Amino acid sequence: MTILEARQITKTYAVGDRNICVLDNVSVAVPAGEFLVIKGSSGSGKTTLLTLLSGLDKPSSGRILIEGRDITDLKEDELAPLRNTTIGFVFQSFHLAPSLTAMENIMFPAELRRDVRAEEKAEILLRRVGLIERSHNFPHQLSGGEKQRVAICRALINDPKIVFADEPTGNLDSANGKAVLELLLELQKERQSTLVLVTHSTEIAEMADRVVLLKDGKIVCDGARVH
Ligand SMILES: Nc1ncnc2c1ncn2[C@@H]1O[C@H](COP(=O)(O)OP(=O)(O)OP(=O)(O)O)[C@@H](O)[C@H]1O
Repeated sequence: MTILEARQITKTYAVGDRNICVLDNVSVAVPAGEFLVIKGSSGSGKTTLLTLLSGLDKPSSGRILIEGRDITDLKEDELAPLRNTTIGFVFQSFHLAPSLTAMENIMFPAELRRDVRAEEKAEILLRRVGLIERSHNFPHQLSGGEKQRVAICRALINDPKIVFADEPTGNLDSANGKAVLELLLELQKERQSTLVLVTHSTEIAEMADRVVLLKDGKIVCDGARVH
């Protein structure tokens, strides 16, 4: 089953009196449960594609479908529940709220939907990623790897079907990066979710089920990997 689809999407930006095309007629269909890597050099359009696939921004033309539902024209208030439940996000720079503890950061998306089990779920996740002892620490009291593990818990608390990750190991050293990636993949398998991850890294791409290679806003290769 296809859980996520981009149909012939284009993204152009007006810069001065010129239009710059950063994604040019891109189509991609992601089956449920896949680990898809979007790879390409700097400026090739990876983050733009992730942003459009996840409904954070709108394409200039083309359609985006999540679970068969066309989300292209949905308004902010219609997209908000989708973002908070069907989708989880992990960013390169963690995006944790500095004034909230690890536990509070993780609980936040569950509290938004008034989940009475928010605290219990956050605790289970903190234990799962080995950070229960850090529950009451603020982000500035955590290492980069710990912050990213907290951010992963926050992304997962509402049990999203699709997790989008933009260079999730980009701010970590190689040992921490590897541990964070392994954790993301283990959790993806446990929860049978779909993972769409942006990276420049060939090493990470080699772990994916499929790699979409972007160059100058176009898909130049879309292929399953043989593990
Ligand atoms: N708001 C914007 N206005 C104008 N141009 C933009 C805007 N956002 C992105 N771009 C341009 O679109 C192109 C693709 O950017 P994008 O961030 O998607 O690339 P990327 O492959 O993720 O790069 P990196 O690996 O460096 O993060 C770049 O040339 C960038 O300068």
